Amino acid sequence: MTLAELLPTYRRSLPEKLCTSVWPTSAEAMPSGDLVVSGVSLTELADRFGTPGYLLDVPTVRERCRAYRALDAEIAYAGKAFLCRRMARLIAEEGLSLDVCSAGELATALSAGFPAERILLHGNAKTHQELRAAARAGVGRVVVDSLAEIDRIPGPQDVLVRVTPGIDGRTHRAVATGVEDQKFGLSLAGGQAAVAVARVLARPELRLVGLHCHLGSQIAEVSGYEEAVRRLVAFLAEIAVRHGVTLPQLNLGGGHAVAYCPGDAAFDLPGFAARIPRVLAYECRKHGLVPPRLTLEPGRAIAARAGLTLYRVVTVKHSSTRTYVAVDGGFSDNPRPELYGSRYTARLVGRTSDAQKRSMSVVGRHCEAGDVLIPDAQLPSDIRAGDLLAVPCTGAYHHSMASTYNLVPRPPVLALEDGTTEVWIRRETEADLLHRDIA
Ligand SMILES: Cc1ncc(COP(=O)(O)O)c(C=O)c1O
Ligand SMILES: N[C@@H](CCCC[NH3+])C(=O)O
Repeated sequence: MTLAELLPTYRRSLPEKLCTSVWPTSAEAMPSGDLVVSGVSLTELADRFGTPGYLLDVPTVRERCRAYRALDAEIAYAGKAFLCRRMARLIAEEGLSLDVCSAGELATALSAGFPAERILLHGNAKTHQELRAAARAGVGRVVVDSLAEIDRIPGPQDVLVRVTPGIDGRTHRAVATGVEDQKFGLSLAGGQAAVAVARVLARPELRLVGLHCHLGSQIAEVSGYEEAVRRLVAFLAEIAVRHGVTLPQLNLGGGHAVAYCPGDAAFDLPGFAARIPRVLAYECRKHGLVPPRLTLEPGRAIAARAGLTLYRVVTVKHSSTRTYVAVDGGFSDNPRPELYGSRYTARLVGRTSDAQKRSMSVVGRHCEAGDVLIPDAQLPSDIRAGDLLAVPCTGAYHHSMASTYNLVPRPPVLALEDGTTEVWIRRETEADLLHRDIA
């Protein structure tokens, strides 16, 4: 055999790196068809822990934290993307601050020993209990989201005012929060933001430290953030003139998009890092202000690509028009396709197949015809019950949005690092489900 003839066989005997825009950085496809993440075989992991399971590649989380920490800004991880005590500790270790939006997220962070002064409390409907819990804990900042809330925040407290800048981040309507006519923030154009600033300043126990805005989630373009800087710096200048105070912080929220499928547009972080400080410096110079310290609140961009979901195929059904590959999870572990029409890919794990790839629908196990995880997955035509499927990019807004619909218990979160697996959240059991149900 010539070298040229041997080369394809040789290549097939080597591990293949997977597309790092959607898979964890360390993910490798082995010649056997197994998938290895952080040195852990997913076939073995499925045998040991069962399916479905959420897997989290810890080195990818660290890598994403460090990419953000390299920016000249405070980085506050948005816990709503995925939070548990181990995640909170990892975020603390990586030197990030934390955005929490409920008493539950706050309690989780505090019980992990997350420093309270590095926590920001968000929420458009913070309850008295939540505000009191934040005050008791000594939370660093509360982000004011309504006029009524201002009188209810126990002092002393540092606060930011959340401004609705009237900017369309061009994302799904359900997660667009920079535009007018949605429930978050206080409108800049409508004057409510200015009223909020005056009210906060009128309460001496509150210290106004800055402005906040969050354009929405899964935003791919940097231009909306540039416009937000322009509008918010102009507002900072107005506040300086009207009230004689210079606010030291400008929080631009999160929302940075990730790719769910190869080829999807993701947020241009290097572009953001190059352009935003320049715009900020220019606008501040124009208005005669000292540039405030930036805070960013990425959630998805830290956790999404580190995660993947491992399912087992339960049945394969051929209709006259489609093949339905039904797995042992679905809507309850991933409602995003149904909520936002989100697209995913899937990969066969644990065996190789020379069968031709065909388009088929990967569906869940729930009693909803809309429980379709992937309407058009490209999978080998010999796919069968018992096969394992891995769906990448499920580290953010999957476990945190999981439900027990149909009383299907929630999957565990298994963290992978250096060839070892740690259970960060154990599998929910039927006993757990019955525990809350008073007979
Ligand atoms: C106030 C605030 N900050 C940060 C985030 C995090 O968003 P993402 O996960 O898209 O970065 C959200 C959620 O959209 C949010 O509401
Ligand atoms: N749940 C949304 C993101 C919401 C962001 C929260 N403010 C998603 O899965 O894309």
